[in-house]
Amino acid sequence: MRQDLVVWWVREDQRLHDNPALCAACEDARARGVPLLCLATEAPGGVTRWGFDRVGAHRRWVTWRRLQGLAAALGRHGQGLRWLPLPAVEALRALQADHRLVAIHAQQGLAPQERAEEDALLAQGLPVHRHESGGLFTRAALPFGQDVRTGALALPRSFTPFRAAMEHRSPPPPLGEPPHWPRRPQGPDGAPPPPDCPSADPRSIHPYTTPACDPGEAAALQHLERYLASPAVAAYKQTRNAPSDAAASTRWSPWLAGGALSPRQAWAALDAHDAASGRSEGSHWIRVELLWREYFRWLMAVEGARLYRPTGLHADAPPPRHDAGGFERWRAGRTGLPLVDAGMRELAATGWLSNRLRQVCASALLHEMGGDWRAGAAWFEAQLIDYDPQSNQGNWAYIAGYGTDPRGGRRFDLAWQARQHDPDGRYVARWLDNPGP
Ligand SMILES: Cc1cc2nc3c(=O)[nH]c(=O)nc-3n(C[C@H](O)[C@H](O)[C@H](O)COP(=O)(O)OP(=O)(O)OC[C@H]3O[C@@H](n4cnc5c(N)ncnc54)[C@H](O)[C@@H]3O)c2cc1C
Repeated sequence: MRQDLVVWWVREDQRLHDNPALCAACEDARARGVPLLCLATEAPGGVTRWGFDRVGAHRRWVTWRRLQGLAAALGRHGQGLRWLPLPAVEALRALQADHRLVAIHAQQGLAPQERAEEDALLAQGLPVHRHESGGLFTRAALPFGQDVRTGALALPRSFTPFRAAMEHRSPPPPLGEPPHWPRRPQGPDGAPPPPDCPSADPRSIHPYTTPACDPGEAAALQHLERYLASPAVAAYKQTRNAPSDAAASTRWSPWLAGGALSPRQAWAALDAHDAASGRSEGSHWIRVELLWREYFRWLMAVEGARLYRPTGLHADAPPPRHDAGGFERWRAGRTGLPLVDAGMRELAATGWLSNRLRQVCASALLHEMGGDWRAGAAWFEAQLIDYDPQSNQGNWAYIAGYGTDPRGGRRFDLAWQARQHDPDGRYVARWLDNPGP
């Protein structure tokens, strides 16, 4: 039956709390007296130009599981989650052929692919309403003004002035769940078929098949609370680079990247922590890291497709070279460089890597193995359970010297890194001597 519908188009923000697009969709549907359709669509897949699947097994399973959790949470409010196994633009067009979509509320995309989807729908006359979400600050709250020539946001070209301008500002408090839920439309939901579940690796420090590390919103909120009640916060600055300790850093990224947790929720929880226990060096540095995430979001918003060019933001720089054999050895964890091989094997086995090992492995691909930074970024994109286009592309470009590093890129001294971060060789032994499951 043809129905008038308001749609919440599920994109990165896969949660009920602090979700401006979902709140607006609920309010809109209620005001118009029409049902709310919550719609998930198939994520882009396929094979990369470097010859491997764009989405690897860890990410595929985590994404599926998060959607299951979202469907269950919506069900508790009498809502459903309809899944259309099509790319977003086709799915919404197909829906429009059967129904009258009076409004489509969605999180505003930042990366070129998401922006292209929105533009295509708008060009076809679909009523897309974009909501700024998933970051700490809105565009209007940034103190940077406009580039006089292009009219774009005049974002600082490096992180330090961005941080100086933003670190004493407070983001708005997070929203709660929508206060009123409209009725749901008639018709079945459909659910994505479960992908193969990768075998659990007992060495993983973020075992995402266990309840504690489940990718959904409920586990995200429990982890946030548990982490902030632990002594790990105070020690964060000293421990954050340790490669093999589950409490060394927050491990918020799988939930932040998947949208099960918003950075405003994390920031507000840090504020509450500091109000109760006093501001610590640890909580200060966690906020600085959240500002790095924020910086890369705005960088993507301003630079878009330029961040994907061979020379990134430096049009006149020499293009990267690419040694395909070196890249394959790097990808397989067979470079002969113990710390790098350990990191690459941890990544392939678990979908996770600490920040320091990401830096070390990225530097090794660029400087020891002669690989193109975009191939490395694509491999991380396929593997990481916390894959986030802004943070991944921004960090890779930074290390390669094609982004916003004022020093023009980083080359890590591997022997020094091993002495500093794995002095007893435990991390290397864990991944190189023990074959795993
Ligand atoms: C080559 C490379 C690729 C990366 N790809 C991603 C990615 O796809 N997704 C992703 O979320 N992070 C990425 N990072 C950033 C960083 O490594 C992870 O965010 C961090 O390791 C996640 O662990 P944590 O949650 O315990 O972080 P913590 O150290 O506890 O930091 C708290 C939060 O701050 C943010 N953060 C921390 N460091 C960075 C950083 N350098 N850049 C941006 N945000 C940061 C994250 O949201 C993180 O959850 C990448 C870093 C490098 C060097």
